[in-house]
Amino acid sequence: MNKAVIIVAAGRGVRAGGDVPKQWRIIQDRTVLSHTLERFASFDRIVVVLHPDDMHRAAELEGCTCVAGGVSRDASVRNGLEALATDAPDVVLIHDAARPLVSEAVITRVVDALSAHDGAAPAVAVTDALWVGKDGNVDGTQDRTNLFRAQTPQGFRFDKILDAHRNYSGAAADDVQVARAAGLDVLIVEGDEANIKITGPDDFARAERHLGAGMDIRTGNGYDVHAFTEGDHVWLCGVKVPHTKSLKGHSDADVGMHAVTDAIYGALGMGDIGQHFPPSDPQWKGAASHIFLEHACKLARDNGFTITHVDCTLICEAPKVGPHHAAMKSAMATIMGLSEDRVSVKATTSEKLGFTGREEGIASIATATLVKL
Ligand SMILES: Nc1ccn([C@@H]2O[C@H](COP(=O)(O)OP(=O)(O)OP(=O)(O)O)[C@@H](O)[C@H]2O)c(=O)n1
Ligand SMILES: C[C@](O)(CO)[C@H](O)COP(=O)(O)O
Repeated sequence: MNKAVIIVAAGRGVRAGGDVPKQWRIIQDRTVLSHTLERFASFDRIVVVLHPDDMHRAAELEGCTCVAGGVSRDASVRNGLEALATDAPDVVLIHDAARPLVSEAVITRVVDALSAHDGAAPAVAVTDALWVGKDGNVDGTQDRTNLFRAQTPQGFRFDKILDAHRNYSGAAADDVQVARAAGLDVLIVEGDEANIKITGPDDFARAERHLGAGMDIRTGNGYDVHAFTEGDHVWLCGVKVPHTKSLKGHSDADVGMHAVTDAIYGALGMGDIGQHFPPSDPQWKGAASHIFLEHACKLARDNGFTITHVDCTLICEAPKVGPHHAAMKSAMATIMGLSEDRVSVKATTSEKLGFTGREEGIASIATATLVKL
């Protein structure tokens, strides 16, 4: 059986957002489209339908015939079919570029079914209850018997689907709708829950997980020192601790919070406090250190990481940290948006050795653990 595949990639991916349409976004070091094409590597003829603005990228798609798409998905499919018409294959599969996780098993089921049917398409049965909503409330329920969620690739005898598209007018959700309008029989074959269509922003992370990115677990460390100066208190891990001296620094000199902040930047591989908040910049003079820590936490979140744990050790002979330990844990947890059991603050002396032993300053080391699922 002579088979071809049409990959429709001419949409703009408005719902997915981002700087470039979703099929051009990079996941696992390659574009979504490249992952999708890889799934059809065994096909001799591959037509990729691109948006007219993207035709210059055709050179990236080695071995594919590229044609310009239309204003709707069905118009794009039609252009793809016409590109194959002069040397018609026996069957054609039509697949969304936005479904990079389609398995070989699903593709095979569709192809195999075409020896006995005009068309075949994968789907998964609806297993959740279905509601009818009105103004944000449940207004009714919908029987889910015989309801399926349609996927692609949708496969057809080529001459029949070409005719069907040529004679179809109006919008179509998919090619099965076009085929059925022409009276073709379409077999439902078993789909795959993993065969998601990247539609919204969260779908990229889902696709990456399926593509085997696995869990990204990072550990970062931070170290900081501040010298004592005259004063009557020190800031340690977000708590004002009365003392016979203060800590010298451009900001409030919260040495513990600085070490934790640097540990988070370290885990992200994104520099350190000095880089993000240069001491040469007067706006950070006397700044409360929670600004730095909040910035590091936001950077972690923006890059898809969850901070799962931080551990901070303060190294000093005095002041005594013990009485303030609970308040420090609580302050740090609040600033980072973590539960207290994910924050550790502890202290040690250096047995009167070195600069901390001579009470010339306070040192702090910290570790942060970040996870991206
Ligand atoms: N005029 C169009 C519209 C869509 N598609 C393709 O059809 C597939 C499924 O469509 P959808 O997920 O709706 O993609 P977009 O139209 O890009 O998304 P959005 O509606 O969010 O803009 C995608 O691979 C998309 O590139 C296409 O080739 N031509
Ligand atoms: C063709 C399709 O993928 C079947 O599920 C889907 O209908 C296309 O996506 P859209 O979001 O409806 O445009």
